[in-house]
Amino acid sequence: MAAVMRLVNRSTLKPKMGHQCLAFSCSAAVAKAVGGSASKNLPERVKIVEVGPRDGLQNEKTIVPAETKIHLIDMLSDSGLPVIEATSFVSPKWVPQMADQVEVMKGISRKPGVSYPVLTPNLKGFQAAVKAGATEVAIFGAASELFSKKNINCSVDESLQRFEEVMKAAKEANVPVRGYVSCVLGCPYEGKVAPGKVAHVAKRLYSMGCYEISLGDTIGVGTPGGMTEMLEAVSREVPVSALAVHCHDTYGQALANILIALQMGISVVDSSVAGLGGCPYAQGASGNVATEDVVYMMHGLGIHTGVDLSKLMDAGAFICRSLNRKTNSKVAQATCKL
Ligand SMILES: CC(C)(COP(=O)([O-])OP(=O)([O-])OC[C@H]1O[C@@H](n2cnc3c(N)ncnc32)[C@H](O)[C@@H]1OP(=O)([O-])[O-])[C@@H](O)C(=O)NCCC(=O)NCCSC(=O)C[C@@](C)(O)CC(=O)[O-]
Repeated sequence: MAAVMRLVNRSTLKPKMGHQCLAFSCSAAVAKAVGGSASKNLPERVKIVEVGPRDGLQNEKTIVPAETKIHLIDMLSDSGLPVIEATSFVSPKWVPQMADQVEVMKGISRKPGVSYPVLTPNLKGFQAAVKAGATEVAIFGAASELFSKKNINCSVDESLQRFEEVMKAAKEANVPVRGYVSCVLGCPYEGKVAPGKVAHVAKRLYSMGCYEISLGDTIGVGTPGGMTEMLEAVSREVPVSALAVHCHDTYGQALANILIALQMGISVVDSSVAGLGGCPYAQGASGNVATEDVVYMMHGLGIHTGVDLSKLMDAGAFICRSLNRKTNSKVAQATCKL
């Protein structure tokens, strides 16, 4: 009750404190206010995969300096996040914002126990990533033909052949590979995507050796019913313990969809600090679900994440100031009026 009163009375803190200090105080109050009892059907611990430095920034039109990206990644690792997707080794003609990938990989302060995967669409990207010091990579396919063509300039089948080459090289180099499937709940070009197609691509990625398959609602159109149906289909082909969800929040459904995933036994959730993000080749895609909001919900459910919400919110405030934009995180908006 005392914690709730502190939250209710947070406005009394305002006159005394500067922006940074207020961010710390508000989030500390929130962290105490959310405690609740976890349902027996939910995991005790959830791994959050922070995709902000890659998915969050890749669609920014103005080039963000490498030093800003490096500082953001270091702040995120300091908040206790276990996985931070750092950049991508894609063509600079396709995604100019990621052209500084080598500088970013060389500049970050790697924290023991934290992994910093990078996207690699093909062998060329994989080789460049390993040369730059990447120790984990992700390949990214789609359940939709048209999206695959727009995003990586090949059909779904061709992409899977390319990924086989990456997997072979990764196995030789002992580099773990994560696999993405995009458009699992809808495609900007094809509309509804059949759950069976998602299951097919997820199974192929898993069979070729991806240790985890992240299911992307790329344009954030999914609702809990569709999420349930899709996860039922995929979990018939891939063990739930190897699945992750990657929800964009275009229609405000992301947290509800994530809760469904947790109830179905999934314990890996992708998110982006301050809710930044969107794929440049997915028309209408908006931000990923905000990491702050995911952490708030998990902690409220009594689920352990290892993330310090105060420090995470400082990272969100930093990147929003750097980009001169408002946060998309409801938690940050509610507590700090960023
Ligand atoms: C896949 C390609 C490269 C094919 O692009 P392409 O044009 O078909 O490639 P290409 O093999 O014909 O080569 C063309 C040029 O690109 C170069 N090239 C070729 N590969 C690389 C590479 N790895 N790194 C750097 N350069 C590369 C290559 O050397 C050549 O250079 P040139 O001779 O013209 O000077 C291109 O389509 C591409 O880079 N696409 C990336 C698009 C992207 O990054 N999208 C966003 C990530 S996906 C996403 O956000 C969804 C996700 C993961 O978050 C989940 C979800 O939300 O659903």
